[in-house]
Amino acid sequence: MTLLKLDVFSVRNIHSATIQPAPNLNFVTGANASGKSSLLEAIFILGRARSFRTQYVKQAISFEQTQLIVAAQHRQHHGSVSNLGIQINAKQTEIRIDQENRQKADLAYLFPVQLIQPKSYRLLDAGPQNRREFLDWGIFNHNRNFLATWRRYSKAVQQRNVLLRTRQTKQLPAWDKELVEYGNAVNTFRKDYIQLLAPVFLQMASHFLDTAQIDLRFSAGWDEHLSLEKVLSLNLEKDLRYGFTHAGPHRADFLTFHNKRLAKDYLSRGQQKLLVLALLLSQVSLLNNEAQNNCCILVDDLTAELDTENRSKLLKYLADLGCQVFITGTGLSDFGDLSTLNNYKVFHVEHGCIQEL
Ligand SMILES: Nc1ncnc2c1ncn2[C@@H]1O[C@H](COP(=O)(O)OP(=O)(O)OP(=O)(O)O)[C@@H](O)[C@H]1O
Repeated sequence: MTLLKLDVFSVRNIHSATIQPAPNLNFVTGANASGKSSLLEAIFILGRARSFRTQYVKQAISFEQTQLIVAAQHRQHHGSVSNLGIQINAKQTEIRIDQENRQKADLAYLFPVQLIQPKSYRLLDAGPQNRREFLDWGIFNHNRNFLATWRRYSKAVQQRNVLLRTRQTKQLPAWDKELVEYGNAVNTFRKDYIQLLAPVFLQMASHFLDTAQIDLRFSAGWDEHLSLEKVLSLNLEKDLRYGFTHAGPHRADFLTFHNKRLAKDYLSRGQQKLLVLALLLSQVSLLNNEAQNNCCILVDDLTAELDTENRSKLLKYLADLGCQVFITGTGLSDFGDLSTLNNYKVFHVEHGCIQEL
């Protein structure tokens, strides 16, 4: 899927801009604070209805404005063109697909966006929440039944925690039942997904690292020698004391091993970054294989984190992938030798104004 035309209104310092991006690589250059990340943020908002920079997406609305709009003409892999749009003000978010009001999930399925930014490289050593989000985004795109199951599970955990805090133990069994049913389902989705992702990831990792042995190990969020039901009953006293549910899929995680050693503890920072790149791109590759559901890839600040050799490896990989990609840098030289690339476009940003070069 490809953005044929993109309109951005009142996103950070971009007041009004229209671009017609290339179907593959798009380089976005400009000085610091010119608005490069704001352009990527606008595209991210179009796909995910949230910002990757701030907790509240309304913070991306330009100062002095009351709403932001991002709209696009978008071609799907089978050739049909649709019009996507998102409008956000302080109170609400409105999503339109071909003039009809739709949900955030509809937009996210239609326009999957994968982001690579300096913060992404903390995936291995940040908290498990980040790795769960990583997994769940992949599963969300892989299986349409996941979202409803995940929502039921999250609601059950929230309700159970309220009951624990207010000591309403009589109602606990009903929510435990719900939690166990949907918790097991979420766990199965995640395990199945990891099984699919692992071989793609290993292949990708060998592209970026002179790789030795790499392993992904999933932990469900409880001791799986026991059933989730059993664990809930064993933990009940502790859960009541602290007022929250200690075990379950909301505590799931996965660890990455390199030569049987925990990658985050032994690999250099550069190697860890390459491993994270391999993880993020393996999700994209899986998505492409499964549904030709070409993902849009946003790479914010390419130079910040990679040396020249790895930068050119990444660029070559992205060029061959066939996805639409937007990459920011302060100048064209940041991207290295572009002479072997075809059909790319360069956009220059200055004080929020975007010009195709
Ligand atoms: N809500 C807002 N309204 C208007 N301007 C904003 C808003 N939030 C941030 N800005 C400003 O927008 C400008 C562009 O920021 P942006 O992060 O997009 O720049 P950038 O080109 O990616 O910079 P860098 O290369 O330093 O990362 C900055 O000057 C920033 O202070």
